[in-house]
Amino acid sequence: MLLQANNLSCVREDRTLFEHLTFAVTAGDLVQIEGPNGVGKTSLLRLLTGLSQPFAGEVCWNGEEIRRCRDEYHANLLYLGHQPGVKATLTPLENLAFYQKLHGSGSSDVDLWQVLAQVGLAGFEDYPAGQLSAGQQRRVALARLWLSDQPALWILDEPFTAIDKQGVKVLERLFLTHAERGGMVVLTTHQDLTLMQGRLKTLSLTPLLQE
Ligand SMILES: Nc1ncnc2c1ncn2[C@@H]1O[C@H](COP(=O)(O)OP(=O)(O)OP(=O)(O)O)[C@@H](O)[C@H]1O
Repeated sequence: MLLQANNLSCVREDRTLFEHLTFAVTAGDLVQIEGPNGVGKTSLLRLLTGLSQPFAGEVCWNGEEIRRCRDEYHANLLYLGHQPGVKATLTPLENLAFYQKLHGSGSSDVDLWQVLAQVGLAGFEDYPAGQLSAGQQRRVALARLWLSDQPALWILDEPFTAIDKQGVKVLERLFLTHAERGGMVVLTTHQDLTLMQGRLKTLSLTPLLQE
């Protein structure tokens, strides 16, 4: 598995956020995109997922531009955006069952109660998700990562937002295990990560001086 950003440039509202950005992410890599607020981290993740198009350059999956291998790329990609993306009227269990169906057969024998216990939601399985705290809602979204049964690319925008210290450690351990199994994680965070520290590659975005 190989994700490549080749000579990427991103322009928003006539402002160049970054240009000539080239890097590769391969099996076992844990990559943190870092930089100050507004520098373009989310914009970069959206380019990597194919949700938006670069001003110049290309994103390739296993050597092929992602537009040309869209289905195969998306089958290998799990993207969690800024918002938790949890249905407020459904319970955590129902949300997770929905994701499971969406994923297809691969994760159908995963015990959803066990997954919810792993993300610290034991006892909250049957509450409407909209009545849970911000951190608990984020945990419902993150529970999807436990459904991913194959090495895959996880692109995660601020996954630790509203998550307590213990929860961050649980996630760090999950990311390390995922990488050991040959998976790849590209994430943004403003948090200092402890468990992943020695394993983490960082890509720093710096504000460009505008003409
Ligand atoms: N929907 C949008 N339409 C137009 N411009 C946008 C939009 N979203 C973001 N931008 C511009 O792109 C810039 C980069 O935004 P982005 O969300 O990628 O930054 P970020 O590095 O992820 O920031 P943060 O650390 O605050 O999450 C912003 O400063 C803003 O000027």
